[in-house]
Amino acid sequence: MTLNPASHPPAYPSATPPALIQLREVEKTYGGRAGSNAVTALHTITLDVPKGAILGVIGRSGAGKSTLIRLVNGLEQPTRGQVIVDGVEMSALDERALRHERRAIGMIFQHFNLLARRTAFDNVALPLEIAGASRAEIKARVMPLLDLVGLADKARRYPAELSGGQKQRVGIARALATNPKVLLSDEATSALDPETTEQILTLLRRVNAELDLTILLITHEMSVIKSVTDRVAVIDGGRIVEEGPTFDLFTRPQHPTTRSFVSSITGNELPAHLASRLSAKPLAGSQVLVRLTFTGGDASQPFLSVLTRKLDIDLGIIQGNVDYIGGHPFGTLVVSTPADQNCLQALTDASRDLGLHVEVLGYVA
Ligand SMILES: Nc1ncnc2c1ncn2[C@@H]1O[C@H](COP(=O)(O)OP(=O)(O)OP(=O)(O)O)[C@@H](O)[C@H]1O
Repeated sequence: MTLNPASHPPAYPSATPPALIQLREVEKTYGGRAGSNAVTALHTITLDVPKGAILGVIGRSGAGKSTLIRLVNGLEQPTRGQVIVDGVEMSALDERALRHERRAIGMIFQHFNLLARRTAFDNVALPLEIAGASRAEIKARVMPLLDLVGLADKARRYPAELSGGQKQRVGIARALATNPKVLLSDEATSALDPETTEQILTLLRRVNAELDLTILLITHEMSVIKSVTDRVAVIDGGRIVEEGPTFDLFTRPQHPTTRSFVSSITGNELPAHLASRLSAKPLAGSQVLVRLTFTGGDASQPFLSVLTRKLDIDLGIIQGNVDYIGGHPFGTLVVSTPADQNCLQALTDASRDLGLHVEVLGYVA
């Protein structure tokens, strides 16, 4: 039995090695026949998931996340465009070829989707049975997988006897059974408490590194994106509005939806009583609010005292936060200072000299 079937030739030749998952101008429209209204869930999505990366797609309810992930494993067909996994155009396969290709794609789910009447061992064995593995092959494969996910002592337990985190570990072992190249994660930690979520995300990082597994995960939680992903795509109304390295998106969000996701976790949003008083133009005697963002090595600098000493100005601290993304410090500080144009320019120049990102938020009387 081949657990890791050889791929078909690439759909088209390419000078640079292609990403492991490629979506090319993919559109998905549901319905529209027999009098039902058509719903376009995805509009012209183009996305690359590099080999070995963990890419997260984040979006609100109804943004199109599930549709996107279901297109990658061929559970849905695109209305237009191409979905290519490891050089194979999933959207062009018939049912039989699709079943074969799906062995190279593991998937984990929010509610684990384990079979209640099967033990942990037999749940992990299921994809191998379907692939036609012998009993000996199954035994040789399943126990090391249960060991990998930390459940070697729970092989004979039924799902009802396992905690949520343990069930998801079984789900991960099952997803890895056919030695896939790709792991798809559909809100896999949404039903778990924060501590268990962290443990499962750590396990995903480990399998990503040890098995060189490419992971595409969808989530509505920015904390998941922050903990585990290398890259992130933000989806809104069926469109990818921003995509890039996770650290960049956190530190320099461009699109309003990305900003809103980032502020939901970094506490970047101004308190409501202050935000409602913010004016775009200076008023007599007003203060200007400035957000200073520091990243990487800059975070350890005593930049606030450097600025006040250098400029001889008073800075009030309105809000501050330091966070870590992929082990790199990322901090924001909102300060107030008199709304004098020279003073503001001096603060901006000196902050930039210190490697800080400067954003004028507005003026308060
Ligand atoms: N089978 C279907 N038939 C018709 N419309 C659908 C179908 N599946 C999804 N949709 C619609 O497509 C849009 C995107 O749905 P999708 O489930 O992909 O979003 P989502 O981001 O995963 O949302 P959630 O986080 O709530 O699961 C929604 O407007 C939804 O109502």
